[in-house]
Amino acid sequence: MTYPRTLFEKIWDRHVVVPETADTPAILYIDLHLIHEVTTPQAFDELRQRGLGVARPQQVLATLDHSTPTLPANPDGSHPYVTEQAARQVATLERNCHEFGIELNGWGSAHRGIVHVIGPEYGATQPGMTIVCGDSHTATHGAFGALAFGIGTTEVGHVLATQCLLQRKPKTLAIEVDGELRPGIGAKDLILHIIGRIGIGGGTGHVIEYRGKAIEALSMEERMTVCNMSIEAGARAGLIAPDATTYAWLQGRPKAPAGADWDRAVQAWHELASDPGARYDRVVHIDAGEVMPTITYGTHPGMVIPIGEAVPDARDEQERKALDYMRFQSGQSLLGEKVDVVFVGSCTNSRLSDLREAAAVLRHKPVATGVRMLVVPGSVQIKAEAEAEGLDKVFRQAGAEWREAGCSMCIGMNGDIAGPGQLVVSTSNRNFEGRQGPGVRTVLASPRIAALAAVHGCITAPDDAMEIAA
Ligand SMILES: CC(C)[C@H](C(=O)O)[C@@H](O)C(=O)O
Ligand code: SF4
Repeated sequence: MTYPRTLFEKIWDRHVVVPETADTPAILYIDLHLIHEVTTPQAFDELRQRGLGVARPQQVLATLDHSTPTLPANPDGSHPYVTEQAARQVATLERNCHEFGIELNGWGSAHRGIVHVIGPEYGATQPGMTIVCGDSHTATHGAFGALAFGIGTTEVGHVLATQCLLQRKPKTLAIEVDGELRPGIGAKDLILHIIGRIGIGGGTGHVIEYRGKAIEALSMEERMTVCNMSIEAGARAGLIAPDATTYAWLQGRPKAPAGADWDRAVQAWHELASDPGARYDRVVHIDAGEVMPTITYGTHPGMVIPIGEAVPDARDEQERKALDYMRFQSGQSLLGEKVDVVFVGSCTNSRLSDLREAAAVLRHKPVATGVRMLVVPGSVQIKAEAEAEGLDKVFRQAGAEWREAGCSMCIGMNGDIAGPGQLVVSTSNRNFEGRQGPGVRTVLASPRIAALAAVHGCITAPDDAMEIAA
């Protein structure tokens, strides 16, 4: 039977080993399993206890990112872990990868970095694949037209042992972004705007396919920023159909197919795009022209406003609490709000283009007195590329800290945190209470808005945004 299918259905159909029934989820074959130090120790212990091996070690790729300090190594070569637990997690993954024959991009590797940054960069992430990782931002890989799910530690064990995952078939949600983004408006503004529109539960139970002219016009880095935050809208995954932009970005990367294999692969990838007439369970239209520079004002990524607009009224008790925590009031503007810390990094915005965007602002002005700015490349490779074009100097000369690759201040588990009550403008994806340290108040924004906050010492709108609003 042939009928028009969506990108999601095509990947799903190709990977179903046993279809789902009313009582049992489907068994889905997994092409690539990415692992990091936080969500794997128990999974490997379980394997050992049950005398199981890793089914396809060559389809597992490991990195160190969450617990790794971003300060340079000590003179004796050891790393300045912030807690014993962090050191233990890293040592455990090193041991487990060694024991089970898994490639670890650990300390000293040119391919180490945030798991969702290195998969694509290494060419391991490819269109049409099923990809899992014990990490909620796995949807990032959907930017390549891969079906990428975040999974729990128990499932990490299942996939290690069987290379398969039990999964209920999700529904599909098409987000059609029509028209063109205004000049100066980026992928981060777009995804924050989308989450603001559909809400943090708007994608629940669905795989989102981002479509439309404005999506096709995005670079791969920007597509990753968009797909990365799919989970913040509650979605199981986010997808964008692969196209010429995707192929150009992937070609020549270490793990990408080469020679005749490359040509065959591209031909197959070309078939993946949703067929004309394919049906989605839901469709949402977004007008790209309406997207303004967007920031969060609350404690979840759905509480967003265009940067120049006033904080809206709290709609419920939870939002009232969020405003209290953030020390913001309905009706106030966030422009001019004093900023203590600025963080540029995370799997949302730590790629070379993000660093360039921030550096472009800092080239003209130093970081304001009293503001601490941390710039953390997503991978060792990005760090090297940024240094090759002198971005590290721009940041350092402006007074920012230039760090080693890792998750850093996106999540307060590696030593990079802010102080209680401090206001952080962060390019990461989560602004939950205490996420960046106890009592820390987080405003999510694009690299450009973050850098502007750093140089002005307060939340500042770009000139062009004010012109648009006028
Ligand atoms: C530590 C990990 C389990 C967690 C996740 O799943 O997302 C982290 O990456 C995060 O961003 O909160
Ligand atoms: S950068 Fe942040 S969101 Fe991304 S994987 Fe690391 S902790 Fe999670």
